[in-house]
Amino acid sequence: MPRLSLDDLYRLAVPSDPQVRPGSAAVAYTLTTAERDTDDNVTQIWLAAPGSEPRRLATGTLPRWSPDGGTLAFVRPVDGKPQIHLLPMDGGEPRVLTAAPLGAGAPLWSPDGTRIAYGGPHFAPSADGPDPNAPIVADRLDYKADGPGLLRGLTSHVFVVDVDSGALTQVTEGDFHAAGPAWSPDGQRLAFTTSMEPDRDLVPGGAVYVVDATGGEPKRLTTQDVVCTGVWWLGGRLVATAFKDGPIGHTRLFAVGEDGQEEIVTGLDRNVMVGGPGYPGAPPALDGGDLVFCARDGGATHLYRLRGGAVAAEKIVGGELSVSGAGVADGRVAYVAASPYTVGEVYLDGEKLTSLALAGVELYPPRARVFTAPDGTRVEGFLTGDAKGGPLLLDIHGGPHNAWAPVFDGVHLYHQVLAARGWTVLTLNPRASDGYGEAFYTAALGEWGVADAHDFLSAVDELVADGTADPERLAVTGYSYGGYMTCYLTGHTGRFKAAIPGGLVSDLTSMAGTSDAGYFLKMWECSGDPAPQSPLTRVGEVTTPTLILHGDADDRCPVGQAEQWFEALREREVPVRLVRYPGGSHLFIVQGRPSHRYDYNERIIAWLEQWVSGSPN
Ligand SMILES: CSCC[C@H](NC=O)C(=O)N[C@@H](CC(C)C)C(=O)N[C@@H](Cc1ccccc1)C(=O)O
Repeated sequence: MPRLSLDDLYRLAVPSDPQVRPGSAAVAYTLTTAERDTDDNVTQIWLAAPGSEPRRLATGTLPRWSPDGGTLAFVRPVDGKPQIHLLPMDGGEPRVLTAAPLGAGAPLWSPDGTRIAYGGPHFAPSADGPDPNAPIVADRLDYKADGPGLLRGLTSHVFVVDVDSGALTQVTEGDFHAAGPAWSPDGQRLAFTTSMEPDRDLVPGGAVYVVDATGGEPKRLTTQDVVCTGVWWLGGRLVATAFKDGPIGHTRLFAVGEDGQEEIVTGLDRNVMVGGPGYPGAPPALDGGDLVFCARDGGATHLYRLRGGAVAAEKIVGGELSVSGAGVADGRVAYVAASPYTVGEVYLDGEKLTSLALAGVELYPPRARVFTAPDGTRVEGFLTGDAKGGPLLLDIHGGPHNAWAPVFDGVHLYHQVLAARGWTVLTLNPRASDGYGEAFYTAALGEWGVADAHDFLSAVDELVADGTADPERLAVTGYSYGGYMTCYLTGHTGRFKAAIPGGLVSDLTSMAGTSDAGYFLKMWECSGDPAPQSPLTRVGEVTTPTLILHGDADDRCPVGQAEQWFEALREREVPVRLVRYPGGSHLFIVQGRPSHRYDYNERIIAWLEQWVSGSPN
């Protein structure tokens, strides 16, 4: 059976956001595909059920069932702005419910099904506003965000719309971002998370607030010693995700009451995952009296159940699956999970409802391998490919608190193409990776590179020593923190014949002042002396031919980080090339133009063929 080719990027269908239809065994979910002719990513909503073929319902995202299952709300652009639509399941076309000037976010039905709440962008009266020529004023560091770019005073607030009349109520207002609303069981109040502190850009302080669904003064419920990131009303209980004692370390679950919060004991030393691009997971949910939530274990995201009154959660979806979405209703649990053979399938109570694996393509499944760092630390990794003694590509994940899972992710297609050409790809989870406990997760704080470099080099040494890898044909790549580490490593060793840093960081000092997360990184993640942690400090030692790939509109790792590295290598006549992707945010390799994602993969392969395999590209 043929191996994967980069053109398979246009055959991939990535499922997400499974939603169980109340009163039935059907599941609504989204499928995202890359369209070659429009060079765009298209998301459609499908419906699957046991014993029937999945069928497409509509083009759109964020499907949400009404409490009686009779109507499906979803989001689709109208004149370029995302608006909430309502699709009656007994027939007929969807109708547009909102006309939000800047668009509407995920729909949230009230318990009685008469209203829908959503979070949406909103310009406060005092904001710079949408005039592109107005001066842009900043008094705090949260003036831009990767993706949206310069915010110009844009905030996010909670709105409620009446399903029948369309009457709109703005529930929150002010110079703060109200995110992720949750209805109270009686439909009278909404909970949300925000920080209203004047210096919230300097002191991360997300808190849970509640407010009447008709508006008014929000009331804070959580105390300063937790930093809340999300809240859900599950039965009669408010459940929040939060960091304890500061914005670092694992995300935990808390029960929130009128007088504060109490951590929910799960018996796990694992990071709760609510889901996001590149960080698979799902919001916590209630199944009867049980809490169902995602946590990362060994690089993969698994699904857990904490039974009412229990102090230890049990894993209900694990093994070779990595969960990237889940939904619960009427005692049924739907989830989307990737495996070594598919970017994702939709399941209901363990039964696979879809068949989305690439037909006619044989994938190389990642093989787990445990390495031992010089200080004795156990470091898990995965090998893709079945060659022995051939070229080796070390691929470094981002974060640094991300992690590789042993699954086919549909982003790093070059792994499969290289494996078919006799390469071995090593995807390693060094210290600071997620899924191995909080001590491991925080083991590189303030010591980026210094703490974790030898995890990588010792693993490569082991593969050379056992004959898996040819020491004369070693290469390294990585994106974001992985791009940072790629640069760092080539400043400390000449063993790699090629380096391909993507979305990189070269200088922690300039990064602190120019990244949308610069202050956070400087104060909490790479808080030590920037010099030994910055790749630029040792750029004079670099001899490795380097291909730099960077989104031109990246506000997380600004393109200036790539320009500094490019100039420093070019000045020293190290073979170097800089490729910038117009309009590319930090996430362009996941969510960007299909042609850019294809090009990213293609250039990596070509650079490796040119500088490692010796064959001209
Ligand atoms: C409040 S931002 C905290 C930093 C955040 N780290 C999480 O561990 C982050 O953005 N890290 C960057 C690198 C850092 C700026 C040096 C990063 O590596 N981010 C992502 C990038 C990404 C995400 C999803 C899909 C593709 C790439 C990563 O984990 O790879």
